[in-house]
Amino acid sequence: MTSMTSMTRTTGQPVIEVDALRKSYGGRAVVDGVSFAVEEGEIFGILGPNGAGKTTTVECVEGLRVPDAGRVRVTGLDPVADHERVSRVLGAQLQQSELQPKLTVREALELYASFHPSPADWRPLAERLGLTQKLTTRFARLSGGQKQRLFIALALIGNPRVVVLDELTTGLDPRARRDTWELIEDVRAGGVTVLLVTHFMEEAQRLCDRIAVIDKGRVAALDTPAGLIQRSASATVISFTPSAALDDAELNALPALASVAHKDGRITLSGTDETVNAVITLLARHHITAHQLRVMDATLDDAFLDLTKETAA
Ligand SMILES: Nc1ncnc2c1ncn2[C@@H]1O[C@H](COP(=O)(O)OP(=O)(O)OP(=O)(O)O)[C@@H](O)[C@H]1O
Repeated sequence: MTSMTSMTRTTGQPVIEVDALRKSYGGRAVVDGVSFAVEEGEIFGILGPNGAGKTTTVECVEGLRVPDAGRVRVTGLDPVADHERVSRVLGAQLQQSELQPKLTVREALELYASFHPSPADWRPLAERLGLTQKLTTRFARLSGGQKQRLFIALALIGNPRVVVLDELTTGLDPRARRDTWELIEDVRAGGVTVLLVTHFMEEAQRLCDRIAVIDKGRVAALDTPAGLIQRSASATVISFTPSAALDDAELNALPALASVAHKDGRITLSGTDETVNAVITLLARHHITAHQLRVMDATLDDAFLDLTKETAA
């Protein structure tokens, strides 16, 4: 088995392959032809609205659900047929309810280490995750951030090549969330591939090398965070308060314009760099000054809303 420290970074070799995956509940397809591949050493994000099929997809990767159709492979193994071998290379994050509230941190680490044929030494793992001072604390008495750190430790205890983290930072305060992000980056720096399900755009943008946006059981887009933002119809936003009124018809005729909004005398336009250049030319032509001019890149939030627009409608 490969240890966390001896792994290499991205090799281009898929660690997880999901091909045309389908899963229905009661005749309703909740995963409807999902395909993606996660390369070794990546932090790969799965992002999508509530009920999009994210958890069902990762549960098929973990071998916890049997696909109706399609192919899933983890390091070339079938997570259902080869469940035992897959559980040696894949570390899954536990759900809160799966851990006895009275177990101490140390007991939990020892217990979960005993489930694996060649576990990591839990002491340095606990040290790395800042749990050394909490070894005798019962699970129920840990803070949200400490519980999440313990879940990461338990997911790593079998020396996995890949970890699946589902909504890891939900319910954490901003400080604990940022600490958890650093830990996830550390885990990847140790050579472990990370499959991350998240609701948080900032988290996906900051951590993920690539993101599959899943919407209504399908992959709506798969790209780097920057690539997803670029695809968005409104990659750039410009806002200003004009010194004199501007003609709506002229604004609406701007090239590559995605939207125009007026509020309290302020105009906000979204579009591309071409839109920004054209509006500046327009203002100059009319000798209008743009007060408090701001030009901003769209965020992953904007791209996500664009990509999943139909669902919200
Ligand atoms: N065991 C089940 N039986 C019936 N329906 C289910 C089952 N598990 C999930 N579903 C339904 O399947 C759909 C997809 O659920 P899933 O948990 O995969 O979505 P998700 O994208 O992870 O959502 P969320 O972000 O809300 O956790 C939802 O409508 C959910 O209610």
